[in-house]
Amino acid sequence: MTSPVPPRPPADPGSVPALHTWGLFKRFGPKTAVEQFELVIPTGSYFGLVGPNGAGKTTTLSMATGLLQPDAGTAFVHGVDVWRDPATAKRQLGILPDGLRLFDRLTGAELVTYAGLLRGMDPDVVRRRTDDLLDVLGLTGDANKLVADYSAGMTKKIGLATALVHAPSVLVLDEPFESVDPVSASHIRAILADYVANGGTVVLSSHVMELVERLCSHVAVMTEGRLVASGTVAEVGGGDLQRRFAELVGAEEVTEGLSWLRPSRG
Ligand SMILES: Nc1ncnc2c1ncn2[C@@H]1O[C@H](COP(=O)(O)OP(=O)(O)OP(=O)(O)O)[C@@H](O)[C@H]1O
Repeated sequence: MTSPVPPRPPADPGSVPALHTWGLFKRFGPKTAVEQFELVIPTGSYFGLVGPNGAGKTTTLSMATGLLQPDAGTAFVHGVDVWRDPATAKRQLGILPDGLRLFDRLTGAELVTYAGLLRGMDPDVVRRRTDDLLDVLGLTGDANKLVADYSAGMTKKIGLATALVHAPSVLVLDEPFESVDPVSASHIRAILADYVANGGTVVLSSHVMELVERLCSHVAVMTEGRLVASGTVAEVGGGDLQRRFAELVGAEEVTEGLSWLRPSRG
């Protein structure tokens, strides 16, 4: 049932992308979630992956980061095949998955510490970084609270802390600003901007075009499991990413069908 995968792309003698997916394919029962998806994410870019609900963003990012086995295809992190050499690839990755399932019987501080120790880091370094991360993310006061008792936004932030503690070179963040309050969102934006300014690569998925247009250097648009545009934000959006997005994914006005919902209707 899998789609044929084209031969591997020739190695680019120039710069190796931070993340390169190749021929990714995934079905869930009769539903093809992602099909023949090639995505090249340049090192040092701030990359937005956008698409309507169900477009396949989470499935793509999960396969690209070793969280979900593709039916076909693979992904490379700085040239390392995620599915052939997962240990090496994952050392370079910091991941904030969608619908994050955390060990929520740990406190926030314990969870970040655990993530660092699991990566084989020195305990003193882990302790210092945990304190730093909880501080910048506004979680110091809740450091000793169980993650099970965190709000949705706090859970998102502690998940981000676990993704950052080992100082990865590529950050893959599924909806990092969802449920996060404006002050924390501005802190996260500052952390990510500084990270990219210093050579890191950020890949984030989002539904918010205005946010992607403002933050990202590059963007890819996907719909129905396929990539329909990819490039710099200026190339893809042409100055109005929201309008371009609607054109690419075929969005239409739908309120006519809900005329019964209008209170003014006699
Ligand atoms: N575990 C699963 N089992 C069955 N179908 C799935 C599963 N995960 C995803 N799908 C289906 O695959 C398609 C792509 O889903 P995916 O979560 O990747 O989309 P998305 O672009 O991240 O959507 P959203 O913006 O709503 O989060 C959808 O049709 C979804 O119903």
